[in-house]
Amino acid sequence: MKNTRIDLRFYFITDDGTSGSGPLEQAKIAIAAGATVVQYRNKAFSDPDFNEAQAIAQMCAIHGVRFIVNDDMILARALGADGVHLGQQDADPALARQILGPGAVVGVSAANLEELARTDTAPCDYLGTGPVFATGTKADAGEAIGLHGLSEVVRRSGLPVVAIGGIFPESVEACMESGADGVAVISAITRADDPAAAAARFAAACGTRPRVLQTPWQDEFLLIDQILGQPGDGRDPQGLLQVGAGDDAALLADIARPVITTDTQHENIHFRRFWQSFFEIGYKAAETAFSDLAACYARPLALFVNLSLPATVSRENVTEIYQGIRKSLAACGAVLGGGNVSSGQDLAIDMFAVGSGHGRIFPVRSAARPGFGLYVTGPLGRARAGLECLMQGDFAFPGLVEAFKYPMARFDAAAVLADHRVACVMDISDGLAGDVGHLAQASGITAVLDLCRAPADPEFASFCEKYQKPPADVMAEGGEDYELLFACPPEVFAAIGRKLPGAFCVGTCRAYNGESVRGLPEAIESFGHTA
Ligand SMILES: Cc1ncc(COP(=O)(O)OP(=O)(O)O)c(N)n1
Ligand SMILES: Cc1nc(C(=O)O)sc1CCOP(=O)(O)O
Ligand SMILES: [Mg+2]
Repeated sequence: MKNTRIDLRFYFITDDGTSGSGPLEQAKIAIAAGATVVQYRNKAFSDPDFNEAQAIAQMCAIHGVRFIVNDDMILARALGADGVHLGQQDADPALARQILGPGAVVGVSAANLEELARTDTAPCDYLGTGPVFATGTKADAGEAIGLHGLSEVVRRSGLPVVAIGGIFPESVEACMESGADGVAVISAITRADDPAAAAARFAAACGTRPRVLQTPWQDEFLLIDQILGQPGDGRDPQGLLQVGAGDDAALLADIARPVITTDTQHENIHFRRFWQSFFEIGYKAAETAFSDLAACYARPLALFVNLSLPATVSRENVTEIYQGIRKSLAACGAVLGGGNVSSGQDLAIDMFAVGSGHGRIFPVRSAARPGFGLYVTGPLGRARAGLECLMQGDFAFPGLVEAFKYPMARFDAAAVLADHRVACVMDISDGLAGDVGHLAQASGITAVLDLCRAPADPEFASFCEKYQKPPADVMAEGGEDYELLFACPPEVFAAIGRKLPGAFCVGTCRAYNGESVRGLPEAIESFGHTA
């Protein structure tokens, strides 16, 4: 079944040749004004444009506007577009119909009766005919066919026709009177002094109505209220949230020794959508915040989440982020206490985690003493290696990628350390090389690293061999393992090691000798998040 009833009246096409606003902004203006169709036309499309094209698709979907991709039916399919527009030089409409299916919109260009005669219009839903008037937007457009040429094609085609080329609001009426079902426009909007005003004039001429623009997540507040969890709904077994989501602030039950930590995760600094799903992004963000609580021996109780959402993030994406957060919450028994959503340039997740401190001990970085050993609770470098695999598109080391995507706050290890009264602990988020420096400086000691005693890890070892990286370098430099670094007397570690088989010694603490850290592999830089 073909789409016989597409509202073609106000057919906006994005402009890839203007120094003005980009295609997403252009599409928003057209949608707000009352466009019935948006065509994504980008002659220089490359991978980085995908997110923006997807955002246009989402904006169209939210507002009930048809979204058509020019030229490329594979991109149309990948974007979940309503259809594709094909010219005489583009793919066969029958193939597009086969690939996109019976419900898709397939448009085809035919400038005149000759082109119409050699076009297989059977699989098509509409014709684009032009240039009706002279246009400077398409360099290879033919001679203007005028209103007479337009009406000839209309009479012969049997399909709905969109007039295109050099159309201004003033020419809409004449095009419609010549039999067009709609007008397609680029520059009269995108290159106008006031594009929104120009788009409004088109809408008036085409008889369409303006819209109040929604962001993809606008109705997300309702969703967030639902997933935050209300008292008594079974997701707050400890009854922490006396007043939870839905009010201006949360009222928490009394917390013994409250411990608070905050953390922020920014797109393209801490995560990339190209490498991680929204679920994985949400999960890891929450674990990152909880890792700080683990390092303080605090029992996790609640997480508050603020999301900054660009237009390229949809409602479904937000749901996935929260599903990931929920996985982390379930793992440690904490509840989602509340949060906020606002629009922003980039996707960012701000977290505020609340825990209850250990009854007797609050570990700090400043408690290492000369003679203590330096230890970690588990393997180092695996997350960094996993990140490298993602960057290289290397699927040979799934365990390492897993380590990068699914770190676990080490509450289990923290409980053992607390039992043994270890007073000097921190989590390793930025890499051992950097983090041990913080610990050494806070304690006024020199940390002497020795990474030769790390337990064997076959997957990590074969990664290092493949990429010709010294394992000690990756271990020292690599961040985001979220293991705990701690300092204690060696005899204390002897008892701890039996309960934490993955823990091992990474160095010793000496009296300060002018350097905070010694024994670092050469040319190591901490894996920082500020670049
Ligand atoms: C609605 C509509 N009509 C015609 C065209 C032109 O398509 P084509 O001839 O393939 O030229 P390009 O736009 O690909 O340069 C169109 N895009 N949309
Ligand atoms: C993309 C396109 N196709 C045409 C055709 O004649 O098939 S004319 C054209 C450019 C339309 O841009 P403007 O509204 O700025 O004139
Ligand atoms: Mg084309």
